[in-house]
Amino acid sequence: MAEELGKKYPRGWALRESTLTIPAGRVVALVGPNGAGKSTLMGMVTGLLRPTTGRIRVFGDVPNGRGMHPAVAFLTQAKPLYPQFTVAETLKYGRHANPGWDQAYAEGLVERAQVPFEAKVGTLSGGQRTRVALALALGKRPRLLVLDEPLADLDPLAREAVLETLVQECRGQGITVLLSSHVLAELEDVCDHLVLLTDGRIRLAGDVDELLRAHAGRPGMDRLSRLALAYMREEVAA
Ligand SMILES: Nc1ncnc2c1ncn2[C@@H]1O[C@H](COP(=O)(O)OP(=O)(O)OP(=O)(O)O)[C@@H](O)[C@H]1O
Repeated sequence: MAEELGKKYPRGWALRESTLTIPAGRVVALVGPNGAGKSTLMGMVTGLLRPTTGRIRVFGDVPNGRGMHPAVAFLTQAKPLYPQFTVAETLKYGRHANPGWDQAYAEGLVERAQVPFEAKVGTLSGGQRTRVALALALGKRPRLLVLDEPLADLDPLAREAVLETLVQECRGQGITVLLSSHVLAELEDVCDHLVLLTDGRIRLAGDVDELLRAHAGRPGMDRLSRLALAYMREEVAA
């Protein structure tokens, strides 16, 4: 839950007066043009960035901008895994770093992705690395999983596989997901709530079904991807 949330960098405001609620147990798409403030918002949700203005609460706590909330897992495109660690060592690190770690579950995810435990992370393909990063994030048994363009470097087959695992696991366990991506069509299949940012402000937020209903009959707005694109192009009057 964020109220009047804002973040100012030396160059200016990255996010302004943003009030929103991420509904629990849902898969929420966070979209917007480059520089709209998506990563900044995610940084404050995960507790890694301190807000300049406003308040944010995550599971009743106020993140202090100094470290990740224990119930939150964060996965970015960069996937900062140690390249010289093997997959098994990476999971061992996960066990070490997270009190609620579920080793059997994390190993199961890696096995299902057919990634060899003895392989060094630096030798894995982008898709395999993402599966290991996802196992590391889910092994923590988070209540909220924040994903900042985690699929950006994957081929369409790998994207599909990762998204499928993600949605299956998160829906099955009631994990709330906040997922940013520029591939709007892909989000259509997996997300049931949308938050759209433009120029550091929340331009549109709501359940996908309700948003589509509210825009029914308007040309080119019969799908989430086209609706979002119209808002991103500022074709829709404020
Ligand atoms: N550490 C930083 N220092 C200064 N300015 C920053 C910093 N991080 C982001 N910004 C600026 O804040 C604004 C929002 O950036 P942010 O990365 O949140 O956008 P984004 O929506 O995630 O963009 P993209 O889709 O390109 O990843 C941009 O103008 C960016 O240049």
